Formats: sequence, C-alpha cells, structure tokens
Amino acid sequence: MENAIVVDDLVVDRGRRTVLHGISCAVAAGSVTGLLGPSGSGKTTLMRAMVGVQKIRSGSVRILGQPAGSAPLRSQVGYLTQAPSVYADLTVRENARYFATLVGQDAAEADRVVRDVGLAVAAGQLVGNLSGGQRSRASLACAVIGRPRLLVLDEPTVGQDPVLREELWQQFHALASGGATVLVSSHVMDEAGRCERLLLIRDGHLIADDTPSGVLASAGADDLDGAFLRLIQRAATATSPATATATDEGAQ
Ligand SMILES: Nc1ncnc2c1ncn2[C@@H]1O[C@H](COP(=O)(O)OP(=O)(O)OP(=O)(O)O)[C@@H](O)[C@H]1O
Repeated sequence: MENAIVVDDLVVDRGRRTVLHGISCAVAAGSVTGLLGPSGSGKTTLMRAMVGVQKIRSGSVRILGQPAGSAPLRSQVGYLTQAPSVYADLTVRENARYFATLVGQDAAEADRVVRDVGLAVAAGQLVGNLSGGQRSRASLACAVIGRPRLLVLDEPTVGQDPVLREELWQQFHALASGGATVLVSSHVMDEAGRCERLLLIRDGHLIADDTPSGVLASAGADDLDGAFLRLIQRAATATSPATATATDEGAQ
C-alpha cells in the first residue's frame, strides 16, 4: 500500500531541548493510525512537523509525496489542533462557512461537516457559548471541510462523552474507507484498539510501530494499556544505564 506519510530520521528541537530524536516511520494511505504516548512525549510536535508548521533540525517529512508544508498540500491536509481553533464570536455555521471559503468550498459543504460532527442542533449558536466538547467538534468540523486526503487530529476525542466518541471513531473509519488517511493522537489507550496501526512514542523516541495485535504480542500483554506500560518500562530500562551514569556524575 502507498504511504501517505513518510518520516525519515526526524530531529526536532523545541526551546533548548531536543524533543524528537531521529524518528522514522511511515503511515499507509487510507488507514486509521493512532499516535500514542505519555504526556510530553512529542506527539503534538511530530504532528506539527507533519503538517509543516514545526521547524525541524534534520531529517525529512514527506506528505502525499511532497515535502511537509509545501503549497500544494494546503487543501489536502486537515489539521485539528489540541486547542480549539474556531472563532468564539461566530456561530458554528459561520465558522464552518468561513473556513469553507478559505479552501474554495461552498456553504453546502460547510453544513455537511457541521451535521457530520453532530452539531446540527447547535449550528446557530455562538462558539463562545458551547461546551468544551462541542467546541472541539466545531474545530473538527472545520478540519474536515473539503474532504482532505490526510487528516491529522490531535486528541480529537478528549472531553467527549462515550456515545460521541463512538460516533467520532465511526467517522474516522468512514473517512478512511473513502480513501483518506487519518492520524489520531490520544492518551487513552482503549482508543488504540480502534486503530489499524499504532505508533507509540516515548521521550521523543518511537518505541513501537505495529498493529494492535502486534503490540500485544511483542509486549506479551493481554490488553493495550498493559502492553504500553510494558513497552514504556522496557524502553526506560534500555536507557537507564546512561541516566544512572549522568546522575552519579552529577552527584560528584
Ligand atoms: N513551545 C515550546 N517550547 C519549548 N518546549 C516545548 C514547546 N512545546 C512543547 N515543548 C516541549 O516539547 C516536548 C514535547 O511536547 P509535545 O507537546 O509534542 O508532547 P505531547 O506528547 O503532545 O504532550 P501532550 O500529550 O501533553 O499534549 C515536551 O517536553 C514539551 O515540554
């Protein structure tokens, strides 16, 4: 299968620290892939590099065959940031219609995405008056306008109730069945089982790139929660001698 995302030996510094240490991975076109890892492990930074808004130190990121961030990708990549990126003083419908015009889409397309994220009843409401979960869905609606070929979704299900989370996951799979590639970050390990492929990141290192069943098998665990804990502990053990040396030296 063709790859929608190819990351090769990516190194990213933020502030004075290196936060991605030579990440290499590929995401198959038309798949739903989960990007998982503890808080601060580098998920958002990796997603930012994929959509071309993150300065990188070295390595490369290619999206749909082009360098990340290149002009032809603008209408082909939808990005949902963690913080809602819609205007609080516009209604849901006005936001969607505004973002639709930016990518050359019409009002009907704006109304479709509002319906698809379950916000038809709140379409006329100001975004500033919505609940947190509704506001995230308003942002999601704007990210999927025009049916982008790649969707990069940073924690799209945070703050959503179980029913809505279920619906959102069904939508992600429907988008992938329609040919889109969907990359979803999450802290919630029970969501990992809904993905065809998983990328697990810890401290800026990729520690697993496998199917959910492959992750279970390599960790020797019964559930994904347990598997991730084991893989994270294994990775920590593998790096601990260096940590111990640094601590010892620091103490002297
Ligand atoms: N603007 C910034 N300046 C300096 N360091 C940053 C900046 N943004 C993030 N970092 C650091 O980069 C590292 C990776 O952060 P990132 O936001 O990519 O992690 P994450 O896995 O997405 O975390 P979370 O799940 O909590 O959102 C963290 O150590 C974080 O403190």
